[in-house]
Amino acid sequence: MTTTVLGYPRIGPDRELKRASEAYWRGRTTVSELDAVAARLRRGVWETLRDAGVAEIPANTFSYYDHMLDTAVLFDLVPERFRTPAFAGEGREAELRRYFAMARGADDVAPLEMTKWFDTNYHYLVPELAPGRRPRLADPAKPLSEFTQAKGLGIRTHPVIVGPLTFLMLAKPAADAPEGWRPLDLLDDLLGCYAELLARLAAAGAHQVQLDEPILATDDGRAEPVALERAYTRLGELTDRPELFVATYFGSIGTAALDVLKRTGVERIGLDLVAGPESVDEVAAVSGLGGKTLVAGVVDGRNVWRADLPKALSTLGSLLGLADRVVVGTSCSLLHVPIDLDAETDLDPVIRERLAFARQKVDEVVLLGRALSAGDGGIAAELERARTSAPDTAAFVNPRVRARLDALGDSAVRNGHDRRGAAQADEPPLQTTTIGSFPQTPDVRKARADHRAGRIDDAEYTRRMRAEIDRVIKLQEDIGLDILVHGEPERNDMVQYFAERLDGFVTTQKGWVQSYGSRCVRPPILYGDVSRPEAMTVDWITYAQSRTDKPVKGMLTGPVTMLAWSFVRDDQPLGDTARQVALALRDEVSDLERAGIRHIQVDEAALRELLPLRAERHADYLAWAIGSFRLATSGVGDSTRIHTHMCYSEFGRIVGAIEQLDADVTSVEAARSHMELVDDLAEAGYERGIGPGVYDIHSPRVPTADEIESALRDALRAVDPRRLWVNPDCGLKTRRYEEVEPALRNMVEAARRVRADLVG
Ligand SMILES: Nc1nc2c(c(=O)[nH]1)N[C@@H](CNc1ccc(C(=O)N[C@@H](CCC(=O)N[C@@H](CCC(=O)N[C@@H](CCC(=O)O)C(=O)O)C(=O)O)C(=O)O)cc1)CN2
Ligand code: MET
Ligand SMILES: [Zn+2]
Repeated sequence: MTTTVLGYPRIGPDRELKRASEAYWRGRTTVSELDAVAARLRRGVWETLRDAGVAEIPANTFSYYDHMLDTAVLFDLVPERFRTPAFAGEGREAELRRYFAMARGADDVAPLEMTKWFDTNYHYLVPELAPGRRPRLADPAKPLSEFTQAKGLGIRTHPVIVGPLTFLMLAKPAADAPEGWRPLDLLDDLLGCYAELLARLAAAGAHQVQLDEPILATDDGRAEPVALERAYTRLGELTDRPELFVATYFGSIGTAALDVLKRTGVERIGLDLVAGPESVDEVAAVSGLGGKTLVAGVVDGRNVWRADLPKALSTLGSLLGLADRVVVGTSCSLLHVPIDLDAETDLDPVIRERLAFARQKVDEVVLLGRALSAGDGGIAAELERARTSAPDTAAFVNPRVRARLDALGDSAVRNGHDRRGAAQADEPPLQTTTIGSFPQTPDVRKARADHRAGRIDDAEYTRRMRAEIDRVIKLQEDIGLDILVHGEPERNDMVQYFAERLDGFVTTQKGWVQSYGSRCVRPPILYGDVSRPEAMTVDWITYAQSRTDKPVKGMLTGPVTMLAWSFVRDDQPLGDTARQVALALRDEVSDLERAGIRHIQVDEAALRELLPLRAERHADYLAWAIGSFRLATSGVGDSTRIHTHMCYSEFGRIVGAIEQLDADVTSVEAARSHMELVDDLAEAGYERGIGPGVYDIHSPRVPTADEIESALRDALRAVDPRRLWVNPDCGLKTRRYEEVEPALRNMVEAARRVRADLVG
C-alpha cells in the first residue's frame, strides 16, 4: 500500500517565505538570500514528508508567489508588457524582477489579474494568452530544478505541475486576442511543451509526474471531454516520459471524464472523496479504473477536523476492487490548512483533540496506508481512540440561540430596500467613500502585538487606537470624502476580529494559511453554536463618529464571509450555521443603529467565492446566503443605509442574487477587470446603488485622476449618477499611506470633475 499528499504548505512554519520575500521587495536582502530561504523551505517539506513515512513525495509544490504564475513562466507565456527593455536582462536577478512585476505590478506596468482559486480563499494570477504568443519551455525549468534539488538530498520526489486543461481554462484571452479566440485553442502547442518537459524530467530520473486538473470538477471542465481526451491521449502515448498521475480535486469529475481518462495511457487518477463522495459510485458506474492506480483522497485537505478513520477505511475498502491499486492520499493539496497543530499552545484541549493540521493529516494518510496493507489490526489502537473521542457535539449546543432562531418569523427577513428607498430618494450623485480599512501601519501592528503580549494595558491600547482613528478621520475630511470610515485599526483581520468576539469560534496563534503571495490569514475555527456575548464594534465606531460631522460607516463582516474564511463545523448544514452568525450580526447592526450610526456596511467579500463549482448546487447556496444576509441586515429603520462589499469580479452569474441581498449600496472589485461588471449589472436590470471599484488596491501603483475619471465615465454609460458610488475596489489595509493618500485625492478629484459635468 502506498501513500501520498497532493501538496504541502510552502510559506514555512514561521511564515519564513513572507518575511524573506517582503524583505527582498524592500531591497533589504539579495536574490541569493531569498533563494537560500526558498531552498531551505523546500527541503524542510520533503524531509517532513519523508520522515513521516509518506511513500510518494511531491516536488514543485513550492512557489515564490503562485503556482499558476509559475506555470505561465514555465511555458514562457509572459505578456508583452513584461518583455520591454525595462524587464530585459539575463540571470536570476532579472528573472525575479520580471516574475514579481507580473505578480505585483511595477511603476507603470499593471500586474496580472488576480482571482480566486476555485472556491478557496487562495488567489492565483490569471495568465493572459493570445494566438500570437506561442508557448516554449523555459530554461531552467522550475519543476526540473526542484526535482534535482530533492534528488541531490537523496529524496525521491515526483514533480507536481498544473495540468494543461486547468492551466488554459483558468487563463484569459489577452486584450489583443481576436474576438472568439479561446486560450484552449493553444492546447496542441502547449502539449508539445508538456511533452518536452516530461522527456527532460524522465531523463533526470523522475519516475512520476502529478498533473493537477481540478478544473474537471467544475461545469466548465466537464464540458470539455474532447479536449480532455486529446490532451491525455497525446501525453499518454509518449514513450519518453515518467508515469502520469492526473490529480483531480474540489469535487467529483463525473463518469464521462472517468471514461475518457480510462481510455488514455495515464497510469494514475486521483479523486477527491471528501468534496466529491459520489466519486465512489461514479468509479463503480464505469466498472472501475481497469489497470490503473486510484489515488483516493480520503483525508480532507480543506478543513481542520481529524479524519474519521473508520469511515475513511470503509471508503478505501469499497474502492479496492475498482482499480488495480489504491493509494491513500489527501483530498487536495494541504496548501489550504495551517501547518502544525503542535505549534498551538492555547487551544482548549477538548477542541484540540478534534483537530488535524497539515502535519497531522500527513500522519493520518500514513496510518490509513498501514491499515490498508496490514488490515485494521495495524491501527487498532488509533481506531479505538477515534471511537472513544468521537466528538460530543451536544456540549457545543446553545439552546438560547436555537430558540431565538426558531421564533423568528418572516418579518425578520422582509424586503428592506424598497421600504428604505423612498427615504433615500434624493441622494447626491457620485458619493465618495472607501471600503473600510486604512493602512495597517507598523505602529498599529505593534500596538496590537504589545497589547496581546501584555506590554501595554487596555487603556493605553485604546488610546493608541483612538489616536489612529483621529488621524484617519482627519485625513478623510481633508481629502474631501463624503462617507467616512474609522479605518479598522483595531482589527487583525476582518474575520478573525469577529471570531475572537463571538462564542462558538476559537482562533489560533500560528495557524497561518497563504491567501496570496506573501499575504496570509489565520482562519478561525467555528466549532459550536455561535452567539454574541457583547457588542463588538460599537465603541470604536461611535468614537469615530464623535470626531466628525460627516457620516461614519459602521463596518461588519457578513455571515457568508465569516464561514468562507473560517474552518467550519461539518455536523450541520452551512445554512444553519450561517443563520446563527447572522443573528449575532443582527444584534450588532441594531446596536450600531441605536448609537446613531446611519450607514452600516456588512461585507460579503466571499459571496461569489463560496458559490458551488457546479450550477446544480447554486440555488441551494444562494438561498441560504441571501437569507442570512437579510437576517443580519433587515432589522434597520428606513433612514439607515445598508452597504455591502464584495471582492472578486466575476459576478455575471449572480447579479440577481446581489439584488436580492437587498442592500442599498454594493461596492465591488472591478478595477482589475475593467468595469466588465457594470455591464453585467446593467444587463440584469440591477437598480440599487453600486460602487464599482475605480482602482486596484492590490498593486502599489497610484492611479491618476485621469484614469479614474475615465473609469467613472465608463460606468456612467450603464449606471444612473445617483446610483453610482465612487470607491477603491477593496480595503486599503495592505497599502501604505504614501500610496493611499495621493490615490484617494485623485479619486475625489476625478469624482469632482465628473460631477461638475453633470451639473453643467
Ligand atoms: N481572512 C481574510 N481573507 C481575505 C481577505 C481578508 O482581508 N481577510 N482579503 C482578501 C485578500 N486576502 C488577504 C489576506 C491577508 C491579508 C493580510 O494583510 N494579512 C496580513 C496578516 C493579517 C493579520 O492577521 N495580522 C495580525 C498579526 C500580524 C503579525 O504578523 N504579527 C506578528 C507579531 C506582531 C509583530 O510584532 O508584528 C506575528 O504573529 O508573528 C495583526 O496585525 O495583529 C499579512 O499577511 O501580513 C490581506 C488580504 C481575500 N481574502
Ligand atoms: C477583503 S474585503 C475588505 C473589506 C474590509 N471592510 C476592508 O476594508 O478591509
Ligand atoms: Zn474586498
